[in-house]
Amino acid sequence: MNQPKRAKILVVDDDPVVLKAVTSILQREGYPIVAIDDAVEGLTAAKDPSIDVAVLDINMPHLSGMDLLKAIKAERPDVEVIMMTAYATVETAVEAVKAGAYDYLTKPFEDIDDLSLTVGKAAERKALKDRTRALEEALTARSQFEDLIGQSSQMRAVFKLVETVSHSTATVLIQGESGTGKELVARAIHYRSARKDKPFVAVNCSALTETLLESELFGHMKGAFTGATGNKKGLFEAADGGTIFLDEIGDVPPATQVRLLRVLQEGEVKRVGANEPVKVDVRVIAATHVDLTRAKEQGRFREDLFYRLNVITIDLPPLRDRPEDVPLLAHHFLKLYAAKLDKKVTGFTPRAMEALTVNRWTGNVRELENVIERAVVLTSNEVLDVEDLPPGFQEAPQAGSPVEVFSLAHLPYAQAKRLAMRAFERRYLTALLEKNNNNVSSAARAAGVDRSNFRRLLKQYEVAGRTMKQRKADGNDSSPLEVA
Ligand SMILES: Nc1ncnc2c1ncn2[C@@H]1O[C@H](COP(=O)(O)OP(=O)(O)OP(=O)(O)O)[C@@H](O)[C@H]1O
Repeated sequence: MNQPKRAKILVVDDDPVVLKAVTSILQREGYPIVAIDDAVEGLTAAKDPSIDVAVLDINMPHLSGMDLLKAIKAERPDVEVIMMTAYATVETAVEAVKAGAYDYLTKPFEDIDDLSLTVGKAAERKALKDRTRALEEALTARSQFEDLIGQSSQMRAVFKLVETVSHSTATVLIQGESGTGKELVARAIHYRSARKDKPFVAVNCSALTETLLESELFGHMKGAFTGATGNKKGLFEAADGGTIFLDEIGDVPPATQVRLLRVLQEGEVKRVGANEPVKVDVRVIAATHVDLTRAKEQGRFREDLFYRLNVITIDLPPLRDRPEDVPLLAHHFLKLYAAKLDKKVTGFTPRAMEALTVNRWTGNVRELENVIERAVVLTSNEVLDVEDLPPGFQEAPQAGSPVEVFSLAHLPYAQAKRLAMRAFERRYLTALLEKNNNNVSSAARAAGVDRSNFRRLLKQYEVAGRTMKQRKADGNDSSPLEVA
């Protein structure tokens, strides 16, 4: 089974017996360990950027664990620190948590599960922080395209095209399903062009009746039609020197198509009811979610206008064809809405991100944005989980649910296979545990997997296992559950 990168743990304790015990427990769990018996040397070791979690004794000569914690946090704030303390110094440990430690453990350990679980959780938190930082770095790298986010090869090709066409005044036709970001691309072209200080005017051509659309686009003279009580400038005139974005161009009625063609050919508009045209200098960017070539072939869209508009085409792929953009977009919207709503929501659990990535997104990026906004509004978690997503997402491949191969068919083979394997592994682990009465040792034996590796898999797939501590809390210490 695929293992994620293991967190590297630094253990610092001047007591050789404890140092050895902690090291061997964590090594058995599969973590790479750096064991140091001196606090000052421990500080040097913590500077190694590959260290993820530090487990520190609180009482050490030369430099106290508390000072070491502060020094590590100052140098490497991302490292998660766990303090080890004797019962007598619990108060200091509480102080340590206030000073930034992730948690503390009391010695002697009552249950070695506590050590592995606490280290496991700290490692998970560090991994989440690393993932979040990587996404943020990718977002910063993209910032020169304003808010246009994407790292897939398809979107990189779009960015390149945006960059090229923004230096010309050629008419651009943007094609893509609803919610794929057509307007955003149009804005990116305008704001990167020499026209950026002039107006960007967006018109939705499908939202208006023919008369209203014509009057909106070209303006009208007083008395041109019922209700035309004065002279009115149209949007083409309003956009003079800038860019006009004609959304849903495929819905423009035939008579308006003729007028549009004239603007494109002559560079002038005639207000409805006017005799004389007015010169305008407007760049036209049009967008459509319908197949304009088909509309042209079926006679619904004028061929001459089609060729006038279609000088440069930008095709925006549906989100389901570029699932690698989902984490970046999801993180972008998370940051946006967490800030807007003033909520501390910092990331996604791997399961939530997986559910988002396999979704078909028929409403494309707009739907993803809505899902994240809803989750940020409703959640009381700091890290969004599948339960924060709409009900349909909670049925995405996960423990106990059948793998919907169909739902993966839109993904590239390697990614579909990985997700299907993960779903299978979760289901397998859940079923195996159930079959073995929740006894981790016997489930591990039945699977032919070493117990600590098996526990790691349970944790990785978030399959609930109950620890000795939980069993004690339940007053159910003698349950058939596994005893460490
Ligand atoms: N690549 C992207 N990066 C960031 N946000 C995006 C991206 N694509 C779309 N969005 C966001 O998704 C929403 C929908 O985008 P937009 O309105 O540009 O889509 P559209 O294709 O013009 O949709 P429609 O055809 O329905 O008008 C907007 O809030 C936009 O900011």
